[in-house]
Amino acid sequence: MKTIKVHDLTLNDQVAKIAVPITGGTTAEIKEQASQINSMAPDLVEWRIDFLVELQSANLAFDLKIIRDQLPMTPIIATIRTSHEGGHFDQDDQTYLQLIQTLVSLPIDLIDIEVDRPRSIVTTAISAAHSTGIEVIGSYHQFQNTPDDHTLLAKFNQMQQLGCDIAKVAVMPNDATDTLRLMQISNQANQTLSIPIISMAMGKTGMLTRISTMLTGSIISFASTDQHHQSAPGQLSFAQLRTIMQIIN
Ligand SMILES: O=C1C[C@@](O)(C(=O)O)C[C@@H](O)[C@@H]1O
Repeated sequence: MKTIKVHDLTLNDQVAKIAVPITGGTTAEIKEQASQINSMAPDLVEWRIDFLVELQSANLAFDLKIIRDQLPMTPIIATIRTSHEGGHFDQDDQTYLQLIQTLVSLPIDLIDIEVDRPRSIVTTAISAAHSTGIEVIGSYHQFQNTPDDHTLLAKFNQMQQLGCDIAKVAVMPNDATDTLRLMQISNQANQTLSIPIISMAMGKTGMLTRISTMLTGSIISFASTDQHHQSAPGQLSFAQLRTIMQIIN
């Protein structure tokens, strides 16, 4: 069994843990969502920094403290999703790197780093995270389609070669075959890589991949607080996913 420990939480490829994104655009919204998530008690939270409406002037340390106050024991993943990969951040590579460097100096547990940026940016970001003891989730999002099998497998491998601690691939399926391919390649990547993986096919056609983690080996499945706060298409709500996971596991 492949495992990775983040503080008291053990992630493994047998039973996926559930992460709930915080998508608040303002400090007040973050506080409200964090308090709502506190009552749900998910395994992890993901703070989607790119949802902040005034990211330039945001006080990240202050906002993070608000999350920590509500969720003192819950591991926090920090994510800056760029517009190219389906998020809202559309600034340059240097600004991306500076933000990552700021985030890894704060009390987060894991950081999402998009590997399709220039290599020097990616490797500097990974080193910065590791120098402060933060685990890196290498991340690749394709919102238009599902690349061919070879490309998908190469993405997983690239993340391992870069020194990421977890390799994550998210795609948009155009049909059932794409979803099944993503599952098959995820399973293969999980068998062949030494690091754990996370994968999902987004949208309705891919929804099953959020549940079939014991087949794919994906160690985390993302679920929204409710249908109005999805951080990607096709997410189930936390209550729905937890119920299904409890039944099938
Ligand atoms: O990478 C992921 C997965 C995700 O895109 C999803 O499809 O659930 C949601 C994002 O918030 C997260 O960063």
